[in-house]
Amino acid sequence: MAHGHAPAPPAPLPLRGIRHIVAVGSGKGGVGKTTVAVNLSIALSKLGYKVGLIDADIYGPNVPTMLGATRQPNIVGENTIEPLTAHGVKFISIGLIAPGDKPMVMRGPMLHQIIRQFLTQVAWGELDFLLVDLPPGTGDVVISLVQTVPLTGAVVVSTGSSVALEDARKALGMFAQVNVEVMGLVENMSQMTLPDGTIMDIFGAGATEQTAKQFKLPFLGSIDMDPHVREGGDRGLPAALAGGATKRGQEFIAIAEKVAARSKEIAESTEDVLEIS
Ligand SMILES: Nc1ncnc2c1ncn2[C@@H]1O[C@H](COP(=O)(O)OP(=O)(O)OP(=O)(O)O)[C@@H](O)[C@H]1O
Repeated sequence: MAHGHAPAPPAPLPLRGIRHIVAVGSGKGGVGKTTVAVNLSIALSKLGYKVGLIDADIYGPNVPTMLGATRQPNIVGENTIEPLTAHGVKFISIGLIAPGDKPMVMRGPMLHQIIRQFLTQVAWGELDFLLVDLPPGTGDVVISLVQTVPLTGAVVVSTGSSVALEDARKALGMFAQVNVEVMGLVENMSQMTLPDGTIMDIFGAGATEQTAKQFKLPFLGSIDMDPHVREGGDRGLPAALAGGATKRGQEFIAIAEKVAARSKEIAESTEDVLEIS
């Protein structure tokens, strides 16, 4: 690309009123990336931040179901989309634009347009955090994202299993390639506490933290496997709504605090660089 002669695309521009844009990615599908993105949004909002969430998971746009709001968004003015709001979080989803059971079949340019539109033509208002739930894997959506706006960083979700971590490492490589700082790794479905108190280790708890260490990246925390998390997602009442009152709520709040702290650090260090240069 460095040697290409094609005109350079327009430089990414910050969105007015939005402080931090944070991507949530995973590598492997089904590790609970959307669950983490949704609950992290709610936890950040519980901490007092203004939060928005873009569901850019073309393969499984589950955010509306998990937040319990599935109506089509209104269009205001010429061509501005009004985000939906659920549990204090503003959101927009590719699933609201193309509802139903049909899969999204799209070419890159159309996808790029949708991502741009979600960023620039949604009436987000003032936000401290705009989270973006990426599709699993490495690809087009991230490129569209970084070409449109500067990101504060990315959160990578994995389980402790070797296969999930193998794919998570690819996601780390992808973020490095597009110059997005990985704020840290989250382990989801870490352990499971059975009703009799026995702890079951299903996916290899702790391995995500090890991977974070290997890559000299922060480990942001883990969320245990818990049927309440799945039920909450299915019912549109995410587990994080319980806040500090439950173990899962506490785990999500702890991760949200770390994400907020890292975002602040990263933003401050970039400002320093801008001042020096
Ligand atoms: N900690 C957890 N405990 C129990 N169930 C969970 C947990 N995290 C996620 N799940 C459940 O696992 C399933 C997959 O989660 P989710 O849809 O968030 O994964 P994903 O990584 O976003 O998937 P994809 O990106 O492939 O669509 C869902 O049914 C969700 O409710």
